[in-house]
Amino acid sequence: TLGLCGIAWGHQKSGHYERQPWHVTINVIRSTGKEACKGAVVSEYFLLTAAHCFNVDDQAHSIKVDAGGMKNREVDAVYFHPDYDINRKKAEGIPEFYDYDIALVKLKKKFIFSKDLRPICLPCTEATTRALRLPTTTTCQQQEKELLPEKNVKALFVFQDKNLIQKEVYIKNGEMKENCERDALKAQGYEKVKQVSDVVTPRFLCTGGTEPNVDPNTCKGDSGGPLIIHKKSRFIQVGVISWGVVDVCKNPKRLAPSHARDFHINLFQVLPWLQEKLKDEDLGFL
Ligand SMILES: CO[C@H]1CCN(Cc2c(C)cc(C)c3[nH]ccc23)[C@H](CO)C1
Repeated sequence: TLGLCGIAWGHQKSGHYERQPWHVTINVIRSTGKEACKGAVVSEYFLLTAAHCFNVDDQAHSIKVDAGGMKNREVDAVYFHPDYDINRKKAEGIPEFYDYDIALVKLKKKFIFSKDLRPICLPCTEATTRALRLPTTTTCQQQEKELLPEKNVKALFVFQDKNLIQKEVYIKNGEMKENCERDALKAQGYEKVKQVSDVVTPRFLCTGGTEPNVDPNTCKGDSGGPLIIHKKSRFIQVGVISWGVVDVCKNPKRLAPSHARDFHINLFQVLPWLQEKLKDEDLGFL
């Protein structure tokens, strides 16, 4: 199975690729301009990102990937989660519905791994069992309990300006989960939402807010990036950045309000699709 996932050798100056060797930028070139998203390398041919980064009519040839210091890598295909449909609840007055907002991008030429380009670990694989030094008999459920216990769980996402900056957040997976999710109703565009579960489905992990600490928030441009757990010096991806209540990059000067929350697709909630699409990538799914 895949060698050593989720290892970042970069101890020197932070901000370089060595610190986050799986971090990729995805550029979709459209007549109306360019849209950029983030993603993470998960195998030799695939990277994981958000489905909302693409329109159904985006052809593979209009998508370019910057990874490991090499720009404009070509894309063979984009695989959306089958249950993703951003327009599904328009009739109910919900303009954008982000359930199952996840996609796999297959590269034309496989990645050649190096210190600047390495895959991140995915849940419920043998590599993650080894990375966490768990017994070989560890099940997927046991990995979920280890990585996402029902409490506030420390995690990180990566913000890219000229450097790659690790931002520490807490996944509200215990008593604070409900309050975290309720703030979704404060998002512009969700004024008509009747109940939280109409927009926050079981597929989401929730971060942000000011308790237990003031969490940094995501921007639209962070879409598709990985939500990472750093454990035993290894990096495991548990989520994909999907949407947020406030785009903090729109008014960078202002302090984010306490209701600024961010929502990430929980990879444990989409495992059958991940395993199916990545079955030839020798990742050793449990
Ligand atoms: C219906 O719209 C609501 C949900 C989408 N939000 C935009 C958005 C997206 C699309 C993706 C990521 C990663 C974001 N991080 C912060 C905001 C934000 C807007 C607010 O801007 C409100």
